[in-house]
Amino acid sequence: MAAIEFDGVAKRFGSVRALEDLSLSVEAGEVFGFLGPNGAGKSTTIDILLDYVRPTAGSVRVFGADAQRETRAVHERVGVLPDAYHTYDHLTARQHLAFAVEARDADERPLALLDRVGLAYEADRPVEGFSKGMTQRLVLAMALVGEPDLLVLDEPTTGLDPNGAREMRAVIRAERDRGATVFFSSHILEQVEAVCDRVGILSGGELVAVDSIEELREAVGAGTTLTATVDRVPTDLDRVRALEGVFAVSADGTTLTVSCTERAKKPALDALEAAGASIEGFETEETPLEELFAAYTGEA
Ligand SMILES: Nc1ncnc2c1ncn2[C@@H]1O[C@H](COP(=O)(O)OP(=O)(O)OP(=O)(O)O)[C@@H](O)[C@H]1O
Repeated sequence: MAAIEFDGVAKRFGSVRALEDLSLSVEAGEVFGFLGPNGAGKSTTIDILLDYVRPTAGSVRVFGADAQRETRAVHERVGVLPDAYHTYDHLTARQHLAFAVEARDADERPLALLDRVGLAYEADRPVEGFSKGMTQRLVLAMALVGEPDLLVLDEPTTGLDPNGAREMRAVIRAERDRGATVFFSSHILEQVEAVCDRVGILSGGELVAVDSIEELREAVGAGTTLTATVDRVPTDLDRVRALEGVFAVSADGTTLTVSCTERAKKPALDALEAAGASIEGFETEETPLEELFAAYTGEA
């Protein structure tokens, strides 16, 4: 069953078209990254999914339940790290978790949850003086309470230091491993690539692509630079150049550089060997994610 199904969802705020005809299915057990530049409509999509905002058109189902008409049933299965959150200054991190555990009728230990987000050492401090990143960790821990079937995380790594971002990725993987679906928005491409099975790219309120990052690279012909060290450069490189997905081949000493699609990498290496070269080593360099993103969103 699909964990989330958006069907023809549109949202207007006055004259602003925040979302246009969004149809998208996120499978149960999938880690799905929702990418897009500022103002693309990511938070609006999440707000509609959680019924914080009503769509102008279309509907959303979460594990088959209608997000607008069966909001309570949806919320019972979802853990949320929202765009904006509120914490209680005078309560400690542990007390926040204890409340969340009670509200969800769960039985986790607050300290164990704080440990998962690297905040156990601050468990008994009032959250008043927490930094943005610490608060973000706390709210994530609260989202994990009760082992929700779906985690919805709005920009989860914004405001986190590199350790925090790494821990966030570990939490996302662990949640996936226990069978949860994770839907998260981000404009930090590396974060998305590191953990996502598929991504959706939103631009100006429209979904412009949905696929794995690997397939998205293929689709725009954004490829790979393959650098191979050979014992001798074959006299006939045309058979490599003629391969589908190979754009250019050049030689410098015993180093060969091949620009190609991801998929053409192996055939290119095979063709080099077939042409008589013995490959002593090779490296590949992917097209930077920024370029890939720009290809889909038209952003420089
Ligand atoms: N309450 C609102 N009233 C008016 N316009 C809004 C409202 N909420 C969002 N918008 C507009 O809808 C569009 C999409 O905004 P949204 O916050 O969904 O984008 P986003 O992709 O989450 O952006 P960011 O990465 O900057 O958070 C923007 O043009 C925004 O100005």
